[in-house]
Amino acid sequence: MSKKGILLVNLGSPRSTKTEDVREYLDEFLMDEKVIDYPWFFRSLLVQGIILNTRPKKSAEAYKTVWTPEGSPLIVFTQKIQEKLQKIVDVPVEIGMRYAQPSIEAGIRKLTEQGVTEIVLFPLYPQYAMSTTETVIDKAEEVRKKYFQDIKINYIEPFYNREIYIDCLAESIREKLPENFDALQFSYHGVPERHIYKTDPTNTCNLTDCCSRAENPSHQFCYRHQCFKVTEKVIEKLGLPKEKVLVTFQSRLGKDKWMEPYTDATLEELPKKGIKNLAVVCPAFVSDCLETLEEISVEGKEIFEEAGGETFNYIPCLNDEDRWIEVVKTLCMEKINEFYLV
Ligand SMILES: C=CC1=C(C)c2cc3[nH]c(cc4nc(cc5[nH]c(cc1n2)c(C)c5CCC(=O)O)C(CCC(=O)O)=C4C)c(C)c3C=C
Ligand SMILES: [Fe+2]
Ligand SMILES: [Fe+2]
Repeated sequence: MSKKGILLVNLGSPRSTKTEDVREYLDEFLMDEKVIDYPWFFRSLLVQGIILNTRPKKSAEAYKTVWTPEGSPLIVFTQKIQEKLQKIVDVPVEIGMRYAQPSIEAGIRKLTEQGVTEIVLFPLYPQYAMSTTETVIDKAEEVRKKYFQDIKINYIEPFYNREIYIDCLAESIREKLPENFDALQFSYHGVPERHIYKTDPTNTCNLTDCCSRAENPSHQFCYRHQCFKVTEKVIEKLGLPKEKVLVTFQSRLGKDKWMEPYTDATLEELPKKGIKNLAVVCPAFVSDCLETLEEISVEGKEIFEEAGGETFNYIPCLNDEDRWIEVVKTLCMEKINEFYLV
C-alpha cells in the first residue's frame, strides 16, 4: 500500500549568523549552476575567488539584524507553516531547504521513516525561476535517484496565477495597507536577464512588451511575466488604479544586467516625483526573510526617507497567516489526489 506525504521546500538560511556559517551557506548557494550560471571555472573564480572574500562578513551583519531567538525568520516561518498544515491534513508534513539545513534529503528521509512512498513536494515560490523552482526539482531528483529510488515525487507548479493564491495575497495586503498612500510598490526578487532568455523554450521573450501580453507561449517559464501577472491580478482585486502601482526588482548581485527597474534606485527617485507616502510588498517571497526584513524594511526605508520620503509602510509576507495555510493545503491536496489518477 502506498502512503502519501508532503515536503515543503524553501530556499534556506545559514546555520547561524557567524561569518563562517554564512560563508558556507553562500558557497553552496552561489556555486549552484542554476543561480550563478557560468561555466564551473568562471563561477568558482567569481564566487570562491571574489564574493566569498567580502560578502559573508557583510551578510552576517545583516542576518544579525533579523535573526530571532528561534533562528532565521525564513526557516522559522516555514516551520510554522508545517506545524499549522500538519494540524489540518492527515498525511505527514516535513520541510526541506534547498541550501543548508534541514536539507531536502533529511526531509525526504523523515517522510520515508514514517512509511511514505509518494511525496508531494511544494517549492514555496509563487513564480517560476531557474534559480528557485528548477534547482529545487533538480536537487530533489538527484537525492531521489541516489537514495530513494522507490519513492515517487509529484511537484506543485508555480501558483502565481491561481485564484486562491491571488485572493489570499490581495486580502492580506488589503488588511495591511495604510489608509493614505501615494503608491503601492511591488518589489520582486530580481534575476539576471540572461536567466529569462535561457529558460524560454520558445525563444520569443524579449523582456519588453511580450511579458505583459495576454497570451505568449513563453509565459510558463517567464519570471518577469509571472511577476507582472501577480501584480495585475492583485491590483484588480484591490480596485487600485494602475497609476498608483509600481513593479521593481531587488537584490541584484554582481555585474550582470539584472531585470529593471531596480528597487533601490526607484526608492531614491520616488520622493522627487512627489510620492512621499509609500507602501511596499514583496510577493516573490511567501515568508519574510533577510531580503524583506533587512533589504526592504530597513535599507529600503532609509533610502526612501533620505531622499525625502515621509512614510514607508512595509507589508509583511503571507508567513503563517491562516488563509495562506488553507491555500497551501488546497494546492497540496490537489497534487496528492493526482497520485490516485495514475
Ligand atoms: C545570482 C544570485 C542570485 C539569484 C539569481 C537569486 C534569485 C532568487 N533568490 C530568491 C529568494 C531569496 N534569496 C535570498 C537571499 C539571497 N539571494 C542571493 C542571490 C541570488 N538570488 C544572495 C547572495 C542571498 C543571500 C543573502 C545576501 O548575501 O544578500 C533569500 C533570503 C534567505 C534568508 O536566509 O533569509 C531568499 C528568500 C528568489 C525568489 C530568487 C529568484 C526569483
Ligand atoms: Fe536570492
Ligand atoms: Fe517574458
